[in-house]
Amino acid sequence: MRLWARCRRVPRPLPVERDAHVPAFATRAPAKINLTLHVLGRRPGDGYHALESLVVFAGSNAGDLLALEPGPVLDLTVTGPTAGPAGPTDDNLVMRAARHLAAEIPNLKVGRFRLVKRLPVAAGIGGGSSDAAGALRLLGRLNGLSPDHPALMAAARRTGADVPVCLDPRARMMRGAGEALGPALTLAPLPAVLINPGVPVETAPVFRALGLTVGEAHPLAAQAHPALDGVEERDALIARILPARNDLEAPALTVAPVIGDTLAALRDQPGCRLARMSGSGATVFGLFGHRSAAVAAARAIAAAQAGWWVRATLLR
Ligand SMILES: C[C@@](CO)(OP(=O)(O)O)[C@H](O)COP(=O)(O)OP(=O)(O)OC[C@H]1O[C@@H](n2ccc(N)nc2=O)[C@H](O)[C@@H]1O
Ligand SMILES: Nc1ncnc2c1ncn2[C@@H]1O[C@H](COP(=O)(O)OP(=O)(O)O)[C@@H](O)[C@H]1O
Repeated sequence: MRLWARCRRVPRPLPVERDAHVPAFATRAPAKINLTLHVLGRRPGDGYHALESLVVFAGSNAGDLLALEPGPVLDLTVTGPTAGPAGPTDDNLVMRAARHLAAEIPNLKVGRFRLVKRLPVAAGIGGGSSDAAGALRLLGRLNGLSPDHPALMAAARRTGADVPVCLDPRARMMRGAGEALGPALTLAPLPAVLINPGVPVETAPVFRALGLTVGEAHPLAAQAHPALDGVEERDALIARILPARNDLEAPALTVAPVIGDTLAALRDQPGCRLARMSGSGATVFGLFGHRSAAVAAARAIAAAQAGWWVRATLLR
């Protein structure tokens, strides 16, 4: 008994990366992290903002899980620690993506989705977008569509700006309003700590807080994004993205000042090389030179801030 009691006192190690077995019609929906996010301006037409962003994805301990049971009816059940109160799921991005694909593919085979929400919602890490992209991958597999079938990308674009980049969740440059994707990049995996302070931040108000009129360029648009071709070594990659920015950080801070506390908590940690917000927030990421430093930092921050969502993971 004593041995078991002693074991229970040992804090469970924070998983940096755990490749849980994922069955056939199931997929992980990893968190999407913008290591950089330059706003070039607000484009005419739809009024969306033109971006230039290096997008990477988190490891298996920082993502939602989605499974599809083939059947006659399109349905969705949502469980998990960040699922929120039970309610109708018709507006869920998983269902919206499925309906957009059904409009592209006659007699689309469907079924019941089971979504396990583990990512914070409205968090700047594309949780809903990644779920929607996962739904398109599973429906594509069920209907024998190749992963690069144009109907999948068409449905992704109609579902949301961040869904296309999540369809094939690998590191790449994202431009336009998310519809212009560069080739997958082979980057060194980056040990990181993700923090969300538990304050949902909707995307639209943050873009609005930039205060750009339609057709207006962002004041920093002339500062080119660092080139990333062939940067595969960890320290060189961090050095390359250090001078880049997230132009949504300042406006997001006006919407959720607590983001400043999460950035400070990361910068106080030994070995933190860079701390920056992802997307439109409130989630922030810290980059570390070694996994052990990231795990130690995540453990220290989680112990000090019980209400924060904290994960040590690998970004790639
Ligand atoms: C900011 C980014 C960066 O990757 O990520 P998140 O913070 O959402 O994770 C994305 O561009 C967000 O994509 P997503 O969250 O799908 O945006 P949507 O739902 O399509 O758009 C929500 C609202 O944000 C504004 N919006 C979004 C994208 C963009 N490039 N310009 C915009 O102005 C528009 O007002 C739009 O109506
Ligand atoms: N499967 C989903 N997961 C999370 N949010 C969802 C989902 N479906 C719809 N939403 C809605 O989308 C918005 C947040 O999407 P999400 O991708 O989590 O934000 P972000 O891109 O900022 O991380 C919220 O308004 C939320 O209610």
